[in-house]
Amino acid sequence: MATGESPQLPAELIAALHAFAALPTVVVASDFDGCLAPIVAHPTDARADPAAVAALVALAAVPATTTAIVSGRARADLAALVAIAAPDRCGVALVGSHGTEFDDDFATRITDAERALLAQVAADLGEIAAQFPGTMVETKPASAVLHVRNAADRAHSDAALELARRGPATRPGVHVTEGKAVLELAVIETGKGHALDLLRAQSDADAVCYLGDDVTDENAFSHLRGSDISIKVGDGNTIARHRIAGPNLVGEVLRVLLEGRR
Ligand SMILES: O=P(O)(O)OC[C@H]1O[C@H](O[C@H]2O[C@H](CO)[C@@H](O)[C@H](O)[C@H]2O)[C@H](O)[C@@H](O)[C@@H]1O
Repeated sequence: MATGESPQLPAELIAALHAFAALPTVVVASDFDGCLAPIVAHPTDARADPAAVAALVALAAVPATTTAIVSGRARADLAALVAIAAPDRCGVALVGSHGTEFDDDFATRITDAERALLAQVAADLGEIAAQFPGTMVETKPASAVLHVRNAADRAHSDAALELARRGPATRPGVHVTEGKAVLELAVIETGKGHALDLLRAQSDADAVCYLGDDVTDENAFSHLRGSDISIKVGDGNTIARHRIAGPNLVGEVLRVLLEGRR
C-alpha cells in the first residue's frame, strides 16, 4: 500500500486527513475508552490497541505536532493503562477527568467543600450500587461514577440509574454526565472541549483532529471548526463531520496522519 492510502477508511475522511497533515502546526487528540481501547465489561480490563498508541507516540515526535489523550478517566488511571501499551509514551499529553485533569496536582485544587460533597455523592452511589448486584462505583479526584454495564438485566440498570438521577444527581453543586452504561457525578464542571481549546492555544496550532465515541466527546466536537477534523467512532448521534465504524480503525486514522506528517 502506498504512503497515505487506506482501503479501510472513507475516501472523504482520507482526503481530509491528507489536507490536515499538510498544515504547519497541528494537534492530534483521541479519547481513550471506545477509541484507543475497545469497550469491555470492567473498566480495569480495558486495553489500548498498541499500534494505535504507537502511532500517537510517533506523531508526538514529529515537529509541530502536539498529541494528547483526552479521557473521562482519572489521569493516574489513564497513565497506568497507556503505560501497558507504551511504557514510554514520550510526548503524548494525558488529560483526565473529562478534560480538566492536566497534571498530578489536580486533586490538591479540589476545595474542602467539593471534597466533602464528593464523599457524600460517592456514599449515595454506593448505597444504590449495593441494591443492584453487578453495578459498582468508580471514584476519581473530582467525581464518582455509577457503572451499570454488569447489572443483572436492563430493568436493574435502568432502576439504578434512575435512583441516581433523582437522588445524588440533584444535590446542589453536582454536575451530571451521562455516558456508556454510566452516570457520572462531578463536583466541578468538566468539558473536553475546553481541553482542546487549551491544547490548541498552547501549541498555536492551525488545526485540531479529535476522535471520540461517547456523549462527552460531543462537547469536544462542538469546539472544532474550519480546518479541524472531528471523527465519531462507532454508532450514535453526533455532530462530528466524519465517522469510522469502530475502535479497530482508530489506529488506521493515526497511521494515515503519521505518514502524512512525515
Ligand atoms: O473519555 P473516555 O476515555 O472514553 O472514558 C469514558 C469512561 O470510560 C470508562 O468507562 C467506559 O469504559 C469501560 C471499559 O470499557 C466500560 O466498562 C464502561 O461501561 C464505559 O462507560 C471509565 O470507567 C470511566 O471513568 C470514563 O469516564
